[in-house]
Amino acid sequence: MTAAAQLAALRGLITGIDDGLIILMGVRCRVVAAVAALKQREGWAVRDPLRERRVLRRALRLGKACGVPALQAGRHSRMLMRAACRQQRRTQAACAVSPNRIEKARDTMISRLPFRSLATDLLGLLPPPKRLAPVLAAIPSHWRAQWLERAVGQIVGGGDDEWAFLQGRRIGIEITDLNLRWVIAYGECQARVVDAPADASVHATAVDLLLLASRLEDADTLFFQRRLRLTGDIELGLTLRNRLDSLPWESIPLAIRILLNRGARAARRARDSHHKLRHLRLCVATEIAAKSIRQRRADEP
Ligand SMILES: C=C(O[C@@H]1C=C(C(=O)O)C=C[C@H]1O)C(=O)O
Repeated sequence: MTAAAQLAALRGLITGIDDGLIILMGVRCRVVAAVAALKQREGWAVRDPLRERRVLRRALRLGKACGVPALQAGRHSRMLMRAACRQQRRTQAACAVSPNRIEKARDTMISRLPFRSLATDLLGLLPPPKRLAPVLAAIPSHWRAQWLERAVGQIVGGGDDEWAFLQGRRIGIEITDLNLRWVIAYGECQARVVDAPADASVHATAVDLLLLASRLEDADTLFFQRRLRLTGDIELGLTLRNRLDSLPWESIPLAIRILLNRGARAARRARDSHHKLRHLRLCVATEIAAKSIRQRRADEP
């Protein structure tokens, strides 16, 4: 790998980490909004010096353990707390301006306080798979190919007669939202990732492929909903699908089954929350636009 490619790969990682930090700041803001609503209802003060000292001490301790200089960890923690106090004061000020509307919003917020639903909503704040593409691209392609070859090897096993239809054929897999594609050639009881055109290919998003692999969604449903596409030699693709369908789920190691199942459920919840949040943002934007139009009309002589 050239120095320029190494720099690009490392920068890809930094971008992913920076995204993660901003996402976590957004999550903190949402939790602070819930704290603000609670304090407002109970008439408690915005600032709590004892809690602030504890938060700071914890940040310094964690920073020390992770190699973050005390000055940097302290500054970061104080900056977050200052922002949280400002945010809470803004909420209080807004309540003073329009108590009825804010009261409603506050009650909605408090009614959403049970943290089970908050945890699900927070999944929606995770970046969608396509935003992870640059991070994945930073993983050397031969490692990815090795993992895939090993995974396919586990499924096909010793390559008994039931897999004979794959001999000398090439199957393509494309994860559309991650911009990843491989062609796997099967021969002499071995799967290899090759640089050649595929005889048949499957195309789907990362979440749908995960749902399919964990059997939380079946191939027919995904085909009919056009979430799974088959191109090239359709007969080969369908034979492969039927063969995979008939594999006993119990033949997959328990740890992998659990991992697949948990991962697919979390990914599906994240995607649903994502759609919900996007819809919510759209509603809020529409409401703001409508309000500003009404205001402008009212201001016109
Ligand atoms: C968020 C709160 O309000 C303030 C902000 C804090 C923070 O950002 O961690 C801590 C204490 C309070 O001064 C809280 O009381 O928990």
